[in-house]
Amino acid sequence: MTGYNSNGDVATSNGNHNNSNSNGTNGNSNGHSKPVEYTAQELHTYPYEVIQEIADFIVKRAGIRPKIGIICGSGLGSLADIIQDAKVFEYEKIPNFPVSTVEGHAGKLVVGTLEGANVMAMQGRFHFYEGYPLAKCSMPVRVMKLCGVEYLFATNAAGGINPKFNVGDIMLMHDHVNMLGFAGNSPLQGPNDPRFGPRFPALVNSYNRDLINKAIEIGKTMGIESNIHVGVYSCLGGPTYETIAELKALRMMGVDAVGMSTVHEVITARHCDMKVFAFSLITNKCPIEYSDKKDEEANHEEVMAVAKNRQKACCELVSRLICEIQKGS
Ligand SMILES: O=P(O)(O)O[C@@H]1C[C@H](O)[C@@H](CO)O1
Ligand code: HPA
Repeated sequence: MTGYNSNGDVATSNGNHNNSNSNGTNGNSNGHSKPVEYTAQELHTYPYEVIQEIADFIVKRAGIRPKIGIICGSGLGSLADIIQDAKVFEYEKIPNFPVSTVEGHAGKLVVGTLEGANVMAMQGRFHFYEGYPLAKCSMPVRVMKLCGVEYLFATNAAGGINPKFNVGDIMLMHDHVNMLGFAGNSPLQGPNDPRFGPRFPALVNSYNRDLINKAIEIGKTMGIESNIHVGVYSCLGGPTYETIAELKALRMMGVDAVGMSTVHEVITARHCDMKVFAFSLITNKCPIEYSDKKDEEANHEEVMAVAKNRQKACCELVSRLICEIQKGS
């Protein structure tokens, strides 16, 4: 019999997670081999039932089903502070949830209302460089889906590679280059559960055009149209910031902003048919020429300081876009 233990692992009834024989083939006495059973952890994946349990835990305690899910980027946790009637769940108190380890990511899930919409926001996301497999990094997106979320708003802090971008600008993502995917890594690796989505999801048109256009219009009414761009984001594994040669290569590939997150969340959201809106707050300009200037080196303190300075504009953009979604529903 197969079940799940409290860590979300698939466990066999004798508690033995690895039932392969000494050859590692799991062969039986008549020479036929059965597939080896792996734990969910070994597969870097969470079974549907475990995700459902987490979603039920949240919905039951929050008393509402959120329609919009927000992921707060580095230093952008205040996006969750504007939620009304908030119920706050610390990640460590949510069964089977990972914990945040990065400064600027508080590790709280906030459920409540914003502009009349039921929302849930992650104040703290999970990054590949924290040691979590991508499926674990983006597992909360599936939790959002099973809570009832239809729209994912993903935000991040990023370095501007496009020379026209300035610190404090907002880049609305209209596409991405999945560098971790180029290296053979995906949050969808492992067996596919069709209850979430298809084995081979298409990713063209991943970023909802209508929401991008609405955000551009909102930017105009906020008087920040010259600080709003539409562009391509790329996620590298981190935690190192990029070398000049890497930045040059990314620019040649058409990348406008670089970070260490979001792409795997978007892939997971599109796999389960969520509408996606995502933006990067440009927290630093990436140098693409060699220089000795120390002030051109990215650092996390600067990233968070810029995010803090621009949180008001980011909050307004998000609230007003949610307001637009509400008008249409
Ligand atoms: O979570 P995000 O992508 O906003 O965080 C960025 C990428 C790294 O985690 C960190 C580097 O300063 O900020
Ligand atoms: N590179 C990668 N990730 C980042 C950067 C950067 O320059 N700025 C903020 N997050």
